[in-house]
Amino acid sequence: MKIFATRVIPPDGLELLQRAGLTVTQWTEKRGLSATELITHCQQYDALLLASDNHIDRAFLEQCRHLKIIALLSVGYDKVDVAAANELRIPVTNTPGVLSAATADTAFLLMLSVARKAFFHYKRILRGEWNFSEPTANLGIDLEGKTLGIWGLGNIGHVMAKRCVSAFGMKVIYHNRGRNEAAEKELGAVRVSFEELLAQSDVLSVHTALTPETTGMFNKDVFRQMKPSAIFINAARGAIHNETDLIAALQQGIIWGAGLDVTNPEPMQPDNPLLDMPTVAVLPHIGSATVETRNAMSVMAAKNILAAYEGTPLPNQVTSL
Ligand SMILES: NC(=O)C1=CN([C@@H]2O[C@H](COP(=O)(O)OP(=O)(O)OC[C@H]3O[C@@H](n4cnc5c(N)ncnc54)[C@H](O)[C@@H]3O)[C@@H](O)[C@H]2O)C=CC1
Ligand SMILES: O=C(O)C(=O)CO
Repeated sequence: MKIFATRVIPPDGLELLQRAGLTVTQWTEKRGLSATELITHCQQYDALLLASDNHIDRAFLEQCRHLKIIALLSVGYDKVDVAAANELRIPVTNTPGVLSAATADTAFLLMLSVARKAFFHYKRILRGEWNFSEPTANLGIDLEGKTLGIWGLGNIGHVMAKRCVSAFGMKVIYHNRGRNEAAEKELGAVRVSFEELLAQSDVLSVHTALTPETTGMFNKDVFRQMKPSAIFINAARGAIHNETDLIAALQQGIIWGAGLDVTNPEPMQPDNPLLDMPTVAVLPHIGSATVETRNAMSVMAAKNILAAYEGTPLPNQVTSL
């Protein structure tokens, strides 16, 4: 089996594939592949290991219907037309669970950075402005005992809630498609309506998948239902928030702060007004970017490819949104 990887793959997963005698060709150029280039490459391979943000749409799938597997190096699979892949019988797999802690840590990092205006203060040092301090200037806010609202209490949301309870004794409320009884029992999390989540959260952290239902959900009408003191965190997908509305909500004091690991669009341009706001922290989609986690993700993707090679059931096949 010949595998094409759209990026350089973390060593653990790569070794697993190579030890099994499979050939892996990695795209090593410091630029992404265009849609046409991806099709041209995939036509020469049996399996695709997708570690880039290329869209796997119907046009791609129809021209690459020979693929034995499309193994994603991500848990999110919003960039794949899963219905078309099912129809064309091309299996798609993802990497759930192994990246939950690292991604929740990123959301936690953003929350604390916004609360203490950390990115803003760092930029003050860079600008040579660390010369005079006032007891009332540029203050942050405490998180101790505040209410954390989680929208999408699945794997990552659960770890984020756990971190916030143990670090700050935060009260957890959540809105999810179904109940999360484990989190209710372990953390005293309380399931509320979406409207209650907006009205009661001091920090509102988004952890749903990007679906037609969640796309653009955080818009001006929704921000208006949040507390003026609230912090909005998005470490899920940028398209879940409307960035123009978010900028306006922050400029007008409708909400207090925002922490983003994902932006809309990506990459964020350096002149984006969010980057100059004291109560905003932005990271370039590094949720799962630790050595350990990326290796674990690569092993999971490799095991899915090996299963496709051996004709055994795929451990992490996705079939619907
Ligand atoms: N920033 C980053 O680098 C990363 C971002 N992600 C994003 O985080 C997302 C979540 O990942 P996991 O926690 O592993 O997934 P998960 O499937 O365990 O959790 C998602 C939760 O959202 C809920 N949900 C979905 N649609 C909903 C809706 N309309 N209303 C309320 N609840 C809804 C689901 O019921 C589920 O409990 C991924 O889909 C991905 O897009 C994941 C990893 C890294
Ligand atoms: O896994 C995902 O969905 C990511 O966004 C990157 O790890």
